[in-house]
Amino acid sequence: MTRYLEGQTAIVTGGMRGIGLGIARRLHTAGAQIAIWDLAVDGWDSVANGFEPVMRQAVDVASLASVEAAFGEVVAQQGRVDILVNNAGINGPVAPCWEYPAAAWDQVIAIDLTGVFYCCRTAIPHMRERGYGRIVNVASMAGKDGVQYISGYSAAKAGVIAFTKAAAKELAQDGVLLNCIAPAMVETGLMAEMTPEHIAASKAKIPMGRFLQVEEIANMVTWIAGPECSFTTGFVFDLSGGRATY
Ligand SMILES: NC(=O)C1=CN([C@@H]2O[C@H](COP(=O)(O)OP(=O)(O)OC[C@H]3O[C@@H](n4cnc5c(N)ncnc54)[C@H](O)[C@@H]3O)[C@@H](O)[C@H]2O)C=CC1
Ligand SMILES: CC(C)c1ccc(C(=O)O)c(O)c1O
Repeated sequence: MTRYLEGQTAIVTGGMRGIGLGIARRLHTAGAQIAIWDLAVDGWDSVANGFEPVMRQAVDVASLASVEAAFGEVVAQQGRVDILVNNAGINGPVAPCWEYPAAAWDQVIAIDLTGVFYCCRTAIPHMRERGYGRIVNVASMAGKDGVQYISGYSAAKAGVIAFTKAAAKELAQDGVLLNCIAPAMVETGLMAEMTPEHIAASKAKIPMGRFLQVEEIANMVTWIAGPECSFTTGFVFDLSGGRATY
């Protein structure tokens, strides 16, 4: 898979840290030019992060205007967008649904679900025009199973899965493939927001008995985001250590 994505341009949302950074680094190793989108993009350390993106843009994926402006800048500079990885996301509160703050619910849906829609809505016309595109949406096992006390997050990720399936059917004859991934829990900044009990319960559900590594996600995404993924669209790729059985 070396230089598998040579000459391509990829946008990775939420790419400043965690899973997004790992995906961006791996896509770059495969030859892609990377545009990092995140809320704040200062303090990039190309030595620590292992590469230099061609663009770093302050973008709020929950704002359609912000997404459209940033996408226009990428097309203006790079002339093309081949890959969009919708990774930006937040957990929201850990609380029973009857105590879940309504404003937090709205924020989780706005970033984790509507943000994916905004980025896809913006990128798809460009990809259709070129007759090529690969979109990878980062969902979660929580979107398949429903995880207690993170109902807003679970609902948003289930929405990402359903949106991906619907949009993939609409685009199936246009050369634009949309898939999503459903990782189980990974050791990143998001996990640090969970309670120790929640983390232990999540690990106990994984037959392999360990947490997923960012590199394992990045390797899978790199294949899905490239031309060798040619007859799979609207699919949910699990990264669950044996937990997912459907
Ligand atoms: N960490 C985990 O165990 C799992 C994470 N995921 C998903 O993977 C994705 C990445 O998660 P992590 O790397 O763990 O999180 P993280 O918190 O380490 O990184 C998320 C990144 O998204 C950015 N972001 C947040 N809101 C944004 C917005 N409105 N616009 C643009 N950027 C924004 C943050 O600034 C941050 O750089 C998320 O969608 C998350 O739901 C899925 C399954 C498991
Ligand atoms: C870190 C996020 C909120 C999270 C937490 C727990 C699970 C799980 O138990 O499956 C997830 O899939 C997550 O994405």
